[in-house]
Amino acid sequence: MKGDDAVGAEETAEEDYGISLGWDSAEKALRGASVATISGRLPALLRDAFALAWRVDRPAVIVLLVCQAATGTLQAAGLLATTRAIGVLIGPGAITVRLHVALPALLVLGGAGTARALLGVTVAALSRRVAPQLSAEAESMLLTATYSAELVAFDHAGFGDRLDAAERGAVEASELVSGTQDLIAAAASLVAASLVVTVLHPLLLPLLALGIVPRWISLVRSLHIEYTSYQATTADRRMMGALRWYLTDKYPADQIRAGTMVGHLMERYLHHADRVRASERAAAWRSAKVAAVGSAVSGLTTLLLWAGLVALLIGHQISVARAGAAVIALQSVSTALWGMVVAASRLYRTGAYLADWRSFLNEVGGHRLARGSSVPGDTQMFRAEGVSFSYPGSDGPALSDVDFEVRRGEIVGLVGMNGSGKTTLSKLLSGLLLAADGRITWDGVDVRELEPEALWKQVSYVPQQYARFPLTLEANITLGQPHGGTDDVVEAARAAGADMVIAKLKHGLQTMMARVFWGGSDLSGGEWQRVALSRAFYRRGRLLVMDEPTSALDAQGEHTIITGLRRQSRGRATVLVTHRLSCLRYLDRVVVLKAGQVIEQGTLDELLAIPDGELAKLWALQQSDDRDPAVAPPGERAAEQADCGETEGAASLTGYLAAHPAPLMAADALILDEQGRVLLVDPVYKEGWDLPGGMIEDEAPADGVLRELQEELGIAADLGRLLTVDTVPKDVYGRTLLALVYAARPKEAVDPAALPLQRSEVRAAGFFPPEEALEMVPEYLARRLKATLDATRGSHVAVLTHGRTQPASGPANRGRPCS
Ligand SMILES: Nc1ncnc2c1ncn2[C@@H]1O[C@H](COP(=O)(O)OP(=O)(O)OP(=O)(O)O)[C@@H](O)[C@H]1O
Repeated sequence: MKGDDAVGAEETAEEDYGISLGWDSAEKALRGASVATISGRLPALLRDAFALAWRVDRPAVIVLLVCQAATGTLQAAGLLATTRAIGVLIGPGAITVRLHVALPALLVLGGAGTARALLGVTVAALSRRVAPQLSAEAESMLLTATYSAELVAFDHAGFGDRLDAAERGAVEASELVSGTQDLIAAAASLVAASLVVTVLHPLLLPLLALGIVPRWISLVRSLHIEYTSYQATTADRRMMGALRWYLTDKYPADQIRAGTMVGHLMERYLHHADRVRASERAAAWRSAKVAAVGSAVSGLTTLLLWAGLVALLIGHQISVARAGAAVIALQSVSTALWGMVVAASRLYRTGAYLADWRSFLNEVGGHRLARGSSVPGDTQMFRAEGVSFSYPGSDGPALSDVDFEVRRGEIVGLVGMNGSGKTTLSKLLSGLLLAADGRITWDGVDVRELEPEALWKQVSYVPQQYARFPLTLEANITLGQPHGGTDDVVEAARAAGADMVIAKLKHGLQTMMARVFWGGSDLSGGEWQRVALSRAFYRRGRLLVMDEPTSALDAQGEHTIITGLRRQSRGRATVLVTHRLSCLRYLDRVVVLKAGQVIEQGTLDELLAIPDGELAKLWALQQSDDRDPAVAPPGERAAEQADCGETEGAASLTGYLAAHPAPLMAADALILDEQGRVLLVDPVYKEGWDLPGGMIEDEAPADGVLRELQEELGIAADLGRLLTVDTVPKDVYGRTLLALVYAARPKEAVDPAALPLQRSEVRAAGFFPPEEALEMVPEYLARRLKATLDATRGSHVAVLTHGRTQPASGPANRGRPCS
């Protein structure tokens, strides 16, 4: 076939992209189709068809087989009766006598015909019953096999292509019934008619077969041409399918329009469509030529058959009556034989697609989850021990000899450049991937020995690409596994900042989350990310893995997540993969990956103190537009701290904040004493707020702060003069001023340089007389601040501006700014 238009198209399509777009094995099998291969494969195919049908509808299969056997027998009886009746009717004697003699045969003929018709109706009804069941069963076996496979199966090259081919095989499975029925029916007719013909004269059958063979060959050739053409344009059709998706799906629709890409994509689509059409036209022409040759040869061999029959008559080898009966029997044989050829070819084609289905099941079978059956307990420690992992077909390892651990109650950050292995390590730790070398253990037990469902029940996983299930919003959060009541769902959504999503949807939690369905809704990227986070918070797995969980969130959303992290992590081991290094302040430990290896780990301060350390470099890079002492590399930072004259008091505050970041995260205001010690942290978000020593149930945050200041820090200063600020509206986050109030002492007693400028968010700081400070802070804070200042009669107030906001009014840079 080389040199055909079709094959030419195939080569060009592959060349277009410089990659193999893949052929499925059905197409390969069809390409090699010949009379011999078709015949050779038939028994196995019939066996497959029978096994599948037996699985789905045993009674129907039994009745079908009985019907087929009865149909064949009736056909043989009918044919024998026909020859007998014809022999008698065209023989010598009076017509009444002949009719009388032929009557029994005629009655058998009529009875057999009627019974066959009735059986035909039964067979058709049963076939219609079994056929869809076959496809449904094949489809269900495919789904079961796919979700029972290890995750890594999806990373094998061409997995998607083979899945497509297998799905087509599953659809084609319904054809098995009609194909097999046709084949069995034709075979039964053939046997019956052949018996009759052989009885009439043994020479007639080989003569007839001679006439059929050329037609069979031409049919198989035509199929072969059709398949080859189909196969040759596989790459084109696959690319057309992909382009069709891009041109019609919602997700790329905006990019295609904004990028004015429609013209280019349509041009590509038409280019491939033209090639498919050209290939089909060429195949149709060649097929017609083959069919014409086949028919011509068959015509000649039919002539031969008639010549043979005449020769038998002339040679008195056969009587005229028998010759007449033979003509009818030969017609039956011919029809049956041709029916068999067509049915066998069709069945072969179906079988080829089905082979894709079977080979996919086998392939997935090779990756079937085959792990242990131990059920993990209340796991405390999740560990990677010398773990290496390579994705199938990739050139190098994604992880090499990695040691890592995270225990319950701990929040560990995973950082590193793109492709350094963070996601891979989180998937290994969650038991989604299995290590090639080394092992992942949960409380010392290798995850391979743990029962996968039980293991994943302990995992709350927020991947980078979160699924948008076409289910209700509630099911999208509960993942279809509700526990507790709706309040738990709402609580999880609130913790993830998704409560506003529920509120804005017309049907709230019951809203169908898919625009494609009538009445469904869709969300923005960030809103979907909030939903994905709600899932993890609702699930309350022992291991909480969040892979870039705030990448799509606004500042408010990110604040909610990060401030709520400690609370969400309570009782869990938490791994946070992030490129937002500012988040690392709120974690217990940081692990830095580079090219699949752990190169640094420790607390943030420890890692930032490593001269030329990877994290220090990333930190400096990320903060290069934010040159305050807090974000400068370690050396620079030290110099700036010295420049700012860090005092004992500030150092103690710095230490406190580093050790206990949670209160500060939730704070909009701090009150310090003259040594820079924390007197009050004002909580902003009560529900997402935590204390380093833990909150006591039902304890008001402000009370918790007072208790903790006394218990943890031993501060027993005049707590009665502390400033307290109620929960503020969440939207103030972006413009909030962080006020540090030196409320109790005159200005001379404190040094502005002692301010604890540990936070990158702090942009400017200074000491101001109370009246100026009051102008600078938001109104909600000013009221409280005034009351405190009145009570304390402090002479100056230290004000730090937060985030990207400079003080809106007032002498922002008076005093000694440290940024
Ligand atoms: N499905 C895959 N098949 C082949 N290689 C992969 C696959 N997924 C990841 N890799 C490779 O494995 C390495 C680690 O990838 P991984 O996704 O773990 O990195 P990452 O640190 O999470 O990156 P990012 O910051 O971009 O999310 C990379 O070299 C990547 O190209």
